[in-house]
Amino acid sequence: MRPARSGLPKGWPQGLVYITAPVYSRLCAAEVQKSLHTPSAVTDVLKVPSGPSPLARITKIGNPSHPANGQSGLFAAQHLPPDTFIILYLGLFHTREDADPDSDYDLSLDRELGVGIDATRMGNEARFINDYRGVGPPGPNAEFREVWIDAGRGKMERRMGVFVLSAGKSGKRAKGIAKGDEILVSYGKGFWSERQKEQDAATDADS
Ligand SMILES: C[S@@+](CC[C@H](N)C(=O)[O-])C[C@H]1O[C@@H](n2cnc3c(N)ncnc32)[C@H](O)[C@@H]1O
Repeated sequence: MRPARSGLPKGWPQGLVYITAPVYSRLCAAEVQKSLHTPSAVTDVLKVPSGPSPLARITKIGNPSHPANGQSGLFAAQHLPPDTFIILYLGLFHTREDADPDSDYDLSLDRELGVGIDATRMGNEARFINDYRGVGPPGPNAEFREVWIDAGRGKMERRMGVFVLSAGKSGKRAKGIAKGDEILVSYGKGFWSERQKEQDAATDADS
């Protein structure tokens, strides 16, 4: 897929900031940033092209049986073999202190440091990746993996990347993700139990 001429990916909503590198919150101090730039033992360093990804496209979901009908999702723009790096998850890098507890786009990068990546107001195509539950396939076809990237001038930076799942020992996922299929991860049970608690609290408040 060719990116839109504006430099934004096709389907990017107006009013949302598209970023190609992390933005650090005021509380995400230099000390925290330093630990995100200092690898202890690095095996692989990814060189990631900046700008809209040719591998995936944002698509509006118009399917009443999809649990995120009316919202958007991220779909494969070409066949993606197992373990393919798809895209980085970008957003506002923040700490525990300035986390937004109501965010639906917050991904943890480092639990010990308390650093998360919130793509509510700014991010890239990865913010549109839905959870597999209720969509149809029996499980996810992609996952988040921590990566180190080559940030240029000899600098390495720690990020979160989205990868196609491995083929598996029995090879049951050897096909990877077919062109046109939705890229689906698991947000984890914690995300959905938190959501359930919020809904229960709202119902209790209404009654
Ligand atoms: C990170 S966003 C995913 C992109 C979102 N669909 C959009 O268009 O902005 C997470 C939100 O998507 C929706 N979502 C994602 N996967 C879902 C699923 N399996 N079932 C129901 N809602 C889902 C929920 O509203 C969730 O809070």
